[in-house]
Amino acid sequence: MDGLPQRGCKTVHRGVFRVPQSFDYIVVGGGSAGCVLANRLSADGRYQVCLLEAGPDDRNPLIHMPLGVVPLVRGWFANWRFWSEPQPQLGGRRTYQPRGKVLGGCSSINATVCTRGHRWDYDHWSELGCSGWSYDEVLPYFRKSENYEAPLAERDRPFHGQGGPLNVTARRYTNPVSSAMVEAAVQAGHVHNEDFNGAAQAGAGQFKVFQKGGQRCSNARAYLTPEVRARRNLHILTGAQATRVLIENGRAIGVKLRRGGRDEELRAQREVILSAGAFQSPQLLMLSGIGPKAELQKHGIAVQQDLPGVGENLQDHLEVIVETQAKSRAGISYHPTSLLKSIVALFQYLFGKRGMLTSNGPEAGGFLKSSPAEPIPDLQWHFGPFPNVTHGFNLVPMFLRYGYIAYLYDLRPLSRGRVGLHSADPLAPPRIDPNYLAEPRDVDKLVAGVKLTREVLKQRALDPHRGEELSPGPAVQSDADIAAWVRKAAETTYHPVGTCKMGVDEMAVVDPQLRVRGVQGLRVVDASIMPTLIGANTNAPTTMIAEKAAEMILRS
Ligand SMILES: Cc1cc2nc3c(=O)[nH]c(=O)nc-3n(C[C@H](O)[C@H](O)[C@H](O)COP(=O)(O)OP(=O)(O)OC[C@H]3O[C@@H](n4cnc5c(N)ncnc54)[C@H](O)[C@@H]3O)c2cc1C
Repeated sequence: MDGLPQRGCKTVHRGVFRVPQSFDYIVVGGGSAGCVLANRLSADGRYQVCLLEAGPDDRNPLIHMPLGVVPLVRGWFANWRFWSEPQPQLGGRRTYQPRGKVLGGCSSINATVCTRGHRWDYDHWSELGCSGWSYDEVLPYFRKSENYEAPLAERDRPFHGQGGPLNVTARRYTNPVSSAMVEAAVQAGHVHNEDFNGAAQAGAGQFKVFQKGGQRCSNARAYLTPEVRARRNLHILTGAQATRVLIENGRAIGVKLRRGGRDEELRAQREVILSAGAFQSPQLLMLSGIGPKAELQKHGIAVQQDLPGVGENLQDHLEVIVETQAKSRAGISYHPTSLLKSIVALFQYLFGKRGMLTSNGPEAGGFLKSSPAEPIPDLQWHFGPFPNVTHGFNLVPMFLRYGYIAYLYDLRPLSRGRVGLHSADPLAPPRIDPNYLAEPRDVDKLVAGVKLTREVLKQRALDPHRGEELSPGPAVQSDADIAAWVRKAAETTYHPVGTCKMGVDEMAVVDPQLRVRGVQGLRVVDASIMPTLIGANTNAPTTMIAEKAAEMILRS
């Protein structure tokens, strides 16, 4: 192997550099989890660690500018741009499934909202048999990952960390429409919440974000600092797509990969760790002969380990967007009347990392109950001070008008989908079938949520901004009509999990130490191991999982 110099790998910093063929640990996927592992496993210098990332280094300036999220989601670059199978309960629509293809993975293209979920979510994992994963047991890892910069109330202090790699802060910029939406939620009877990750989750407020100095703080920025990248025992290969885990006598011994159009093999003396995300970790397991026997045989893949749970148990947050036209010009828009504001914003960002371009998009939001009988919040809002741009695919509304949107999603849907293979070709996309809204109760939650959202949007705090409701629109009022609209309009909130679930039952893919069942020297560490979807955004929980896993790996 000649270790051709690649943009973003250590060769850039070190001149001529040959990639060793053998490491202690090979981490596949330099996303949210993979960046944490690369840092922690290489920290004390004892082990040779290789991080493989299919995408490029995170050099594009749009990645670092928080409002760059709009083009990033649409995915002109740094994005796998997957599509789901047609969804029967969504009128046969295929849904767009963006995933980061760049160092930092989805943390380099996400909306930087930092929420963790409810205590109940982790206690529930523990009740399912995942010992070591109760809230009290995972809290230290949330804290370890975090450098919390925002002011803290005394009661929230025990929940936060200072000095960790991942910067969590209040934004430098908040649009007045986002503030008005929070005020409207309070007028509708929701409590104001300054810290969704503190003592209480319920209520509405401004999100804290993964940002530092007005720029995105992705997991790559946080965990792969220049000092970390310079470690002699850490080898970061970008543009390197793993195509198979090499298995010998029931043990993972390395990885086959495609880099620069060529196939290579790398050996792992201790472990191979898959951190390729909720769609591609199960795909890679199946390509390696680990998965449901029938699925493997269908594609002519030799079975190494029959594990029926691989790819199953796919869960995702499905959102609908209640959109209102704004009569004020306070929101974020590309309308000609906002030209001057946009030019000022560009200068503010370029010369001070301040202003509108440091907005993360969904600036505010909250957690609410679909009915007072619910013991904990079961719905989440994101509030955005701009028109609906449908994953960035339809920017026209941004040029035509001002508007504001309330995204709403069910935190713990009952529907379960699956990830499978289209073919045995490792470069083909995985077959993604989220099976959204298969459970009628999931539709009911969204219908209840739309009604609660409308209650908020009619409050007086929004009087200066409120124009016509554009979607679902004033004609959609009955539960049946709202349900029909939900099926027409719902889209992913980008939180797929569960496809390599941790557990102790026959459908578990990994045990509570995240070791793949029946194969030695192989773990999965990423969002795919969540047995159930947590009630919040998924980046902080994935980071926590990787922090905890790193400790387990180093102790084993
Ligand atoms: C558009 C968008 C917005 C989001 N907004 C938020 C938000 O605001 N807040 C929040 O908390 N969460 C958000 N999320 C979700 C959150 O970012 C993800 O849940 C989290 O990043 C998942 O981390 P991961 O490590 O499991 O996977 P990823 O971060 O996806 O990492 C997987 C990595 O593996 C690489 N890879 C895949 N296959 C291979 C292979 N065969 N060989 C080598 N490399 C491979 C990928 O390129 C990728 O870099 C958002 C996600 C998206 C897509």
